[in-house]
Amino acid sequence: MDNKLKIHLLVNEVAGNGRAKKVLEQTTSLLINQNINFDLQKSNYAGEAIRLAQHYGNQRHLPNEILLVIGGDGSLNEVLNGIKRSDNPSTPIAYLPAGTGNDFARAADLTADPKVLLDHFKENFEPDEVDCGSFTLPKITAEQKYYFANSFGIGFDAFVNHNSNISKLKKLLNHLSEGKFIYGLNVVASVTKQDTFGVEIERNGQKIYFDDAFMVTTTNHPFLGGGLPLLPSAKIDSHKIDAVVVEKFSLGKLVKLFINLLKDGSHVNDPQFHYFEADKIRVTTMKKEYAQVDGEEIKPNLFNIEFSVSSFNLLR
Ligand SMILES: Nc1ncnc2c1ncn2[C@@H]1O[C@H](COP(=O)(O)OP(=O)(O)OP(=O)(O)O)[C@@H](O)[C@H]1O
Repeated sequence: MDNKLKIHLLVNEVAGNGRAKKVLEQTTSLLINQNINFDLQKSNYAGEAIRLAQHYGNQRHLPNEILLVIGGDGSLNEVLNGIKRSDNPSTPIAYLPAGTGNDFARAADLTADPKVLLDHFKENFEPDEVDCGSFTLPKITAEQKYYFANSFGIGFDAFVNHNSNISKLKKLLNHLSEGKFIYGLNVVASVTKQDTFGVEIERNGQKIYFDDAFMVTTTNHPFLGGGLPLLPSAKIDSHKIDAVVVEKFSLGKLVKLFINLLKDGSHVNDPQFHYFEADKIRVTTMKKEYAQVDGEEIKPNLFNIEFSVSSFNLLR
């Protein structure tokens, strides 16, 4: 049975500041020792995994061939977009989390241990259909559909993400700790600098307007920023998409919300915390703000986006 497996590794070696490289080494040595067929492709630049995954999805594969991604949430996002835009969008994706945040793996309860995953493949290669988010952006020639495994955030969380990316401390702290710690530090550093903005949420034909939003995050699951449970009720198999709007708050209120978020999730009951669940949610912002999609930065812009729930096949 083992020898029938064929693993196609797609790896972002720079993910997780070297973590992906280590996971790749562990995985290839297990594959060699267990005499499992494999090939290996590495992304050479940001964005290349979209093209590589799309190419993989355009080819015919036997059920015992497995596309195994090693990287962080950004790498998974690229592969998801490549597969979904390919001729075979239901091509299953297997994923070993090796980034700094690994929020999707947390939400989908994925193992980070290559041995556990390979042992599992020997018993079962039936994928599970799980949710992802999708949205369309106008392009010069035609509309392009995009997908996300985690979230599309506008405002505060995107600004924190931006500050985390430029932080000189990031590299050092990544070596010392989990992404959550870096994110937490940047939450505090960014809170006084983030402005507020008008945002309209439209779902099921109903429009709700917020004058002073601090952030609006459309999410596929609970986690943000490396394990912070922003919306505990969001699930990757709910077949719904969720949007969270947090209105302007003081530094004192931030501390209270943050403690409640970590303690028992009761921050969701705060009058300044709003959440919506639907098949489709349109988010319109009135001021240029940073955005992030699966942790990848989008420069400040005005957004008018309809998000909807989509799905992909996940092997775990
Ligand atoms: N060879 C490469 N050189 C530079 N950047 C790359 C290369 N291959 C992929 N990338 C980019 O690296 C970025 C970071 O990857 P990824 O998000 O997977 O890791 P991470 O940021 O460490 O993890 P996480 O998102 O879980 O915190 C992605 O934007 C991806 O496009």
